[in-house]
Amino acid sequence: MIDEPTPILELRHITVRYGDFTAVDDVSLALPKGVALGIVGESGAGKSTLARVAAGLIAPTAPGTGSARPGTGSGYRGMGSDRHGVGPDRDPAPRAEILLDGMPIAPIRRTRAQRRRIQMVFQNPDSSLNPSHTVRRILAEGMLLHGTLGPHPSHERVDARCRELLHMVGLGESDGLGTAVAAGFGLGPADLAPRADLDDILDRRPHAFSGGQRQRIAIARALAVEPDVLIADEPTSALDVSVQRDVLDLLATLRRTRGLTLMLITHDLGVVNEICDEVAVMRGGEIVANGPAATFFHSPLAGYSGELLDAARSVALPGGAA
Ligand SMILES: Nc1ncnc2c1ncn2[C@@H]1O[C@H](COP(=O)(O)OP(=O)(O)OP(=O)(O)O)[C@@H](O)[C@H]1O
Repeated sequence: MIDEPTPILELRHITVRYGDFTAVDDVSLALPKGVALGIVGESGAGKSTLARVAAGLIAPTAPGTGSARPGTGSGYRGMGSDRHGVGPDRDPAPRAEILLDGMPIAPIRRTRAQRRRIQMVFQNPDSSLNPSHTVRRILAEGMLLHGTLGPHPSHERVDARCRELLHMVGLGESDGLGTAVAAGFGLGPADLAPRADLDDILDRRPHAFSGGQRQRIAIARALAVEPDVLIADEPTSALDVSVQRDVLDLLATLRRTRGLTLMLITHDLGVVNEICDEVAVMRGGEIVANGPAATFFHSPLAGYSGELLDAARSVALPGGAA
């Protein structure tokens, strides 16, 4: 038997309650290294809550003993929520666990090294960008805190890394993000934007940028600490349609070129079809199906996953999965 590699991030028996309301209900999920996992589902399904637990922003609640909701099984694997199939020998209150490289980590009081490895990009970039800080400070803060440039790096070294990050997210390119993404970051010195332009960007504050540019800065901020896992929660839904594609291409490129493991929360099945290898479908706080994207998009699906896919097809999947 071939051993499965240890997932880089694993959530076990995660339940989150807000008062009496259960937003996430005993969810287990494994994220293999280098994989892009799309988490889809209707509004209020618990996607963001689960993402925040994974990112260490909120703690899971100890699982309760509430009755299981009816499952919505399909031919697709439906193993995400462990309330399905409760048996007589099953522990009635399994302990919530979060594992990084197979090692349990504290839900929110993580070590600095653990925090560095899992970064999150939010729907609204403004939530992660301090409006009174320059882009230079926004990018430098994490790398100095986490020592990614070694102890006491010079200003020149920090600035050079900040400029590199701007390139990485396509800021400073004369013709915008598309060039950098298309080139897969194989930019030679001749392709680099003039240093003065980049320094000008670094000196500015977030309000001086468009929504799409701010989201690129937020992605650069996350990358500044060289994470292994990037959790992106609806990273394009607050952006103009015209720049959504650029930001998604950027995420896909980053994943490919930097070996990032990606957890992408989205309503958009077309995006999942294009970017993700794995899909988890959430409904009512549970994962009702999960498995390879190819199966999800190309096999007949029963139950909720099928309904979701049909609904997406009816509004035309941009990724052409129909
Ligand atoms: N801080 C909170 N206090 C109380 N209820 C909350 C809180 N955060 C989320 N909820 C509720 O938990 C449920 C799940 O919310 P969550 O944001 O995780 O869903 P979602 O699938 O990400 O939805 P959307 O796609 O609309 O963002 C919703 O009913 C929401 O109203």
